[in-house]
Amino acid sequence: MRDTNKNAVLRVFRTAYCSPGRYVFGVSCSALSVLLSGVPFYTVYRIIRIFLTASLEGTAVQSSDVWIWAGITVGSIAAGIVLSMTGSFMCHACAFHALYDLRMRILNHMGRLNLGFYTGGQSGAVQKMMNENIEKMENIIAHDVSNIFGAGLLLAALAVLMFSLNIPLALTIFAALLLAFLIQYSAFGGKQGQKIWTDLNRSSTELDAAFSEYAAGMEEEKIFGRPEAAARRLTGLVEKNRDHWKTYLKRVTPIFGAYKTITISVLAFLLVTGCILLYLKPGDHGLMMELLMFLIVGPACISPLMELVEFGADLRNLSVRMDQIDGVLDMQPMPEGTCKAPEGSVGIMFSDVSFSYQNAADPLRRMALDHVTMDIPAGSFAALVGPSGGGKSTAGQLLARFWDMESGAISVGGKDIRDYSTEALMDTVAFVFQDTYIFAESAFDNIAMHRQVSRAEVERAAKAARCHEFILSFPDGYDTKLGDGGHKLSGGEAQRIAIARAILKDAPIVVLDEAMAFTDAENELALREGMAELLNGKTVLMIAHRLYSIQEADCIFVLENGQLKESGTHAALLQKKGLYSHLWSIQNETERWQMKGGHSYV
Ligand SMILES: Nc1ncnc2c1ncn2[C@@H]1O[C@H](COP(=O)(O)OP(=O)(O)OP(=O)(O)O)[C@@H](O)[C@H]1O
Repeated sequence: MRDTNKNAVLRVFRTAYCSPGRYVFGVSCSALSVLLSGVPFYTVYRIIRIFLTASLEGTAVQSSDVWIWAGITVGSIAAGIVLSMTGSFMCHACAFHALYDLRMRILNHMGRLNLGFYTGGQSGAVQKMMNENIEKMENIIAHDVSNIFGAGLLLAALAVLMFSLNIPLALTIFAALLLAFLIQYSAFGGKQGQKIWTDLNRSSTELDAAFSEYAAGMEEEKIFGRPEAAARRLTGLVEKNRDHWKTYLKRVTPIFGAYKTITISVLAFLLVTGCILLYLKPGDHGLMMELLMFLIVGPACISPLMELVEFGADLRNLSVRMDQIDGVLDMQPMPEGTCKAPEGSVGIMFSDVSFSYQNAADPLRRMALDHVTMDIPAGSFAALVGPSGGGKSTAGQLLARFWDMESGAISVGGKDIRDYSTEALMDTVAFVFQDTYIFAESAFDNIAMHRQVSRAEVERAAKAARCHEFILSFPDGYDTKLGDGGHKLSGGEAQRIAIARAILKDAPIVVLDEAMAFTDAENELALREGMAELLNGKTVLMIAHRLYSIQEADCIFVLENGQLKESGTHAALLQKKGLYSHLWSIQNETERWQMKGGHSYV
């Protein structure tokens, strides 16, 4: 585990690599440019002082001195612009390299995580992390660090200048600024401040999530007549969020008011101290000049102070964001073996497999698979059936190592699946899920999935999966863009694209998880005929609810509550008069009832 107590900025640089030489150069340039931004305040004071001294002493103005200070003013502004541009360019270049490097690292890391990571509703969080959190790191690397160094440098230089000239005036200005900083900081400091800030953030996140869910589930909510209930829940959250904002504003408004008043009044405080000093030393021209300098240079201290305050606010959010990024980077990929993909037809063996989605220490956990043993010979057609929640999909997913089983073993081609490299296992198993993801790419690319295959091969798979005809009916045939922003597919069409992908992958094991759930009876028959030839010789594991679709299976495994209740052929299981026979009669009953009613929902 990473040390989350470490300074958030250090964590950014530990997570995202910046070339040290370039970055230090960039930060130095930017910091120097901030320092130079204070120079004109001083040079303008020197010019005014030349004119005032001449007028007070009745002497001629030393125009050469004026020109020197004017030259320094222009020179410092010009040098500041060049340094600022160079620094900004270098810091941004480092930031974008660092972010590129981090994004690639996260992508590679995610590619090595078990597939189960993606089934737990993580996609939204990962998307947020890849976009928002990493973008915020750009702020820190490209802007904040150099701004803070610059602000610190400028404040230090001004402090040296002011304290060397007049200690009471310098104390006045720095005491006022320190007071403003502490007041501002107190808005979020302390237990109460932290709690208010945390509550507000939590409530805003909760509200975002509720709004997304409300919008996504609007169809169901309207159809099932509960939009008011959903809106009421949302209203409750909006009100809660508003109350958190009120509490927050109640706390920060007077604090911000005091902070602003103090920063704006810095000149007034200076004047008060200056007047007292002048009262004590009337007619002291040197003191008058010093007071003038403080009045001109004083405002230069405000902007670096603002930088420090804003940086404090950024830091609070940064820590949370770094925790999210570290949370993903800390996830350990499953260890993998080195065995290559097996050649030819392969069998599958589940030996006493147990698995739960809950932690092993949880005494109330439910076993998704409980000591399941299944032998599926090479080239056979096996089916997994049973009541909902029985563990069918879990069994299919364990075969592709979405997760690792808790006990027992699964072997493919006689070797434990943990002994294969991930790539070899992925080459061995093709999956078709009930929910298919269609990429915003052409129909050809959606089937080929970045493999080097010919048009003829893609068409052959598409014909077998019964999608060739509907693809040809699209405006650009196989070049038609599908998915988001492209041609929308029906659920059945999307599933047939997924079947074409699996056929083209030509893996020795094919797992079909409710792969034809959206296919109508007529198309299912045609699809089966098309697939039969291509699936010939492969080991097929079909997960199905519609029992008539798996009657031909060489072996049917019936799972209930994670346990294997029975197995055998359709005929043998009917003879047993057990769970399968019961499920079969219920399905027949349902169909007869639908026929009597004159409707068919199959
Ligand atoms: N990602 C998950 N996280 C936590 N629990 C899960 C997850 N997926 C499934 N489960 C639980 O594991 C058990 C088995 O689920 P599984 O999806 O394997 O059953 P199934 O037989 O395929 O069900 P169905 O026929 O309804 O698809 C169920 O109790 C389910 O709630």
